[in-house]
Formats: sequence, structure tokens, C-alpha cells
Amino acid sequence: MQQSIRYLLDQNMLTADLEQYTIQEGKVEHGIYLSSLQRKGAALFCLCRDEERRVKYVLMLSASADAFPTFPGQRMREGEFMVATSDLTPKLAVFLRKEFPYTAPQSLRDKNATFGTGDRLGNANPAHVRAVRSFNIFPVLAQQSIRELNFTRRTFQDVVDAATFAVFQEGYTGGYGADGDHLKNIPEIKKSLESGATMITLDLSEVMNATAANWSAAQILQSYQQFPKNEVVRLEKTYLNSTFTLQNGLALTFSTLELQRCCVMYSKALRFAKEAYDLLVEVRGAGNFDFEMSIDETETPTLPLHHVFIICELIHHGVKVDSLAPRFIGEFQKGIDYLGDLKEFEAQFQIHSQIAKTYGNYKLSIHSGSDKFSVYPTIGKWTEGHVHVKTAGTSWLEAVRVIAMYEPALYREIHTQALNSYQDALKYYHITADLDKVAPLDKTRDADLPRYLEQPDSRQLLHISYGYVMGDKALRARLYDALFVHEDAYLQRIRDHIRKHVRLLGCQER
Ligand SMILES: O=C(O)[C@@H](O)[C@H](O)[C@H](O)C(=O)CO
Repeated sequence: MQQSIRYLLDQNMLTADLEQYTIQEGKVEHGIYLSSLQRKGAALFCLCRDEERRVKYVLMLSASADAFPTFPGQRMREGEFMVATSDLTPKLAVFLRKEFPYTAPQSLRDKNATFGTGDRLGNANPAHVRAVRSFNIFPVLAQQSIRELNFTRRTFQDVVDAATFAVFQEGYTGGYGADGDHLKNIPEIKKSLESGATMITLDLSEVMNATAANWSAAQILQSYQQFPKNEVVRLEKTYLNSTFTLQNGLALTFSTLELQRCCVMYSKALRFAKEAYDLLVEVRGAGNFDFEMSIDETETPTLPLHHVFIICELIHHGVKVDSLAPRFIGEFQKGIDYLGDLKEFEAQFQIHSQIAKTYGNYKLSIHSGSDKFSVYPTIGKWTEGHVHVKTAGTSWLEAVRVIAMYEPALYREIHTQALNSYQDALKYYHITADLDKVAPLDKTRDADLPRYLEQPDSRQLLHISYGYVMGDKALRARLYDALFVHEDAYLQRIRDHIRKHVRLLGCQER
């Protein structure tokens, strides 16, 4: 710390033109992230790294002793100056969001292309900032599902705080979102809102009747006959003998059976969506939150006709969605490219994007967007850049790649933990990896370990086992330590890899 203080004083940072320092992306000088340098009032703030403790902290330097009394750090005299430091704690995050509002999450509402960069470890967001800040795309830096939080033993507040610190470290003032992802009940929604979520992704996959997609006409009718008569009258008046014409002229109509099927599949889920939406309006006020509905993790693809039914019913119930995640045709499996016929995908994706344009110009949301490079150009083309994409696993896999490159012994322990937990992990993620195609670890030289991050089956093995690696206390500590030491390589790999996603989506550099 002393060398950091000495450097700040020698450079007269309390009065110097800081821009000559802050424009140097990723530059660390005497333990100081130069991009973080910020002057406010009589004080100078910066984010630093302590190589010995392998932690980061914020340092405040001021000529006056009583500068920012709410800064939650330890204070000490340094000659005629006051110096205070605080490790990256929740109290510090609150202070930064208050004193530097650009470090607080904000709405995606008026942003065209938006990109979720889930950070399961909480140390990758600086790379996500570096990846997108020069592109016309708005990042959702704080994005984690309940599943991820349970696996990583983190809270959504931890996720928002990590994004706060990353934004401060990078001196990024372009704004970011915070997405409480794949929420399935009211308590989870309330907790996300309390933690500062600006976006709520409501996962309806468990509350909808997905299996009815394959029911017979008789099964559907038996269920449909339980519906209240007045509701049946409204539904049949609205959807039967009507044509739903999309902006591109495509006309869709409901048969009696398909209307009944939609009612049986989605009515309960739509009621829950209305309940959740009304809670958001009550807590935040209409228009003060971003609302996404996701059914991307259902067994069967969302038919375009069903998408029309869902959005028309949401509109009928007064629910305004900012984005909607259908289950697209083919497979968006974790950590690997799209699986399916690209022409079929494009044909159906075009219709889904037309539905979104026709019924409110909300965004299609692409979940499991990690590494889906073969479909990104199509997605960018038909949404014309008005789209939301979510990634998370790809940043985790880049962390594992850095470990494979620089810490082979640690990688071998991670790989072994992944193999040992694979069967259990399969309960939480749908993948079709073939472990017989994964080269035996004991037959793989250290120099070849990074190849596991190139092979689809081992990528998926390493992806879905993140929770079991992070759930092992010793392994978790060594993983964070190693990524602290190799931070430059880690952040550069993620920056470049996320940029590959963004470029293929067709996003332009500013
Ligand atoms: O693994 C998860 O739970 C999340 O990554 C979740 O799937 C998220 O919605 C996503 O699609 C990110 O790729």
C-alpha cells in the first residue's frame, strides 16, 4: 500500500490531469488500477491490488481529515494527508454507488442491443466492461440465475457489488444492468429487487404445463373443459375465426385444438406472470423495471402460434414485457455452439422476431448465448440489433482455460472434480456430452490441457460442474488465488472472447 500512496503523492494526483492515466485500459501502476482514478471533492479515490494478501481494495487520499466520513475504511495520517482504505466489502459497494452513481445498475429500457455477461466467480466483470465499452451494446454485468447463486454460494447482492467494483475499477461510466435471472417465485423476485436488480427474468418453465404440448386432443379437451365458461367465451371470441397478421404480412390462425392446447399449456403461467408483474409495479412503479419472461428451458420448442397467444394474453392482462425468451428450435446447450439445422432455425427465428416487432417491439432474449457463433449473424440480422443475449458459462470456461494454461496441477484437480460430480450435475443442466470423447486426463500432457477447452464434450463437462468446483472450499480458494495472480491473461481472454460474440451479433464499434 505504501508504494501506491507514494506513487499518488509523487504524481501529484490530487491535482494532476487524471485522463492521461485513466485512459490506459488494464494498466496497473504501483498496485493502482489507473482506470479507476476518480477525484471527488477534496479526495482522490482509486482501486488497488494487494499482491501479498491477493485482494483488491479502494484507497482514498485527501488533504482534509474529514473528507467523506461515510467512507467505510480504516484511516491513517500520511504526513499532511489523510489516507483511508477499504477491502471490497458490501459497505464499500453502497458507498461507491452513492458517491459515484455510474457504479449503480440502471434500466436497459432505451437500449437497443443488450448483452448479459454472467460472472459466476465475481472477478470477470472488468473484462466484460473492456469487451463491450467500445461497441454499441449495453451490458448486463450483474446477471445470475438462482441456480447459479445456489451453486456458487453467492447472493444476488454479491453479484451487484462485484459489478459495482468492476465498473469503478475500469472507470466505466456507460451504465450496466442487473438481471435477477430465472426467478420462479415471489420471494426470489422480492430478494432480487432488494438487492438492486433493475431487470427481472421470470422463468415460467415449471409453472406452465409443458407436457400438454404432446397431449392428445381428448386429453386437451378434458383439461380445457375445466376452464370457467366466461373465460372460454372470451378466449374463443378472441382467437377463433381471427387472423393474426404479422408486420411482414405472415398470417397465423388458431384451430380449435391449438387454442385449447395453448390455454391448457400457458394459462396458469400467464396468471403467475400477471401476479409477478403487479408486484413489480407495486414495488418499483410502472416503467421502473425491465421485465423478461422466459420459457427457454422447456422440453419442446415454442411454436410461433403459441408465442402469439402468450404475448396477446400478456397484453390483455396489462403485462408489458421488455423481452421474451422462447424455446427456439434446435438446441442451445451450455458452452457449445448451436445444435440443429441452421436453415430451420433461421426460418422460425424470423417469425419469432416478426411477432416481437408486431406486438410491442419487445426484444427476443437469447439464453445460453455462450459460444452460439453459428446462429449469431442470423439473430443479429432478423432482430436488426434489437435483441437481448445472455451468456455466463463462456466466462467460467475461460477461467478454467487460464488455469489449464498456467496452473496444470490445479486444472487436473478441477477436471477430476468435474468427472466425479458429472452425474449429479446432469440433474441441473440439459446437455448431451459424450464423456467417451473426453481424452483421459492421466494420458494428457500439461501442455495439452488447454485442449479440453476446445473440445465440445469436455467443455460441457467443465461447464456444468462449476458448482461442484466452487463448492469445494480448498479448490475454490486456490481458484480465486490463481485467477488473481494471472488476472491479466484471464481478463484479456474473456475480453477478446466476449468481443467475438458481440462482433458476430453485428454490433458496431463506436
Ligand atoms: O446457468 C445458468 O443458470 C445461467 O447461465 C442461465 O442459463 C442464464 O439464463 C443464461 O442463459 C446464460 O447463458
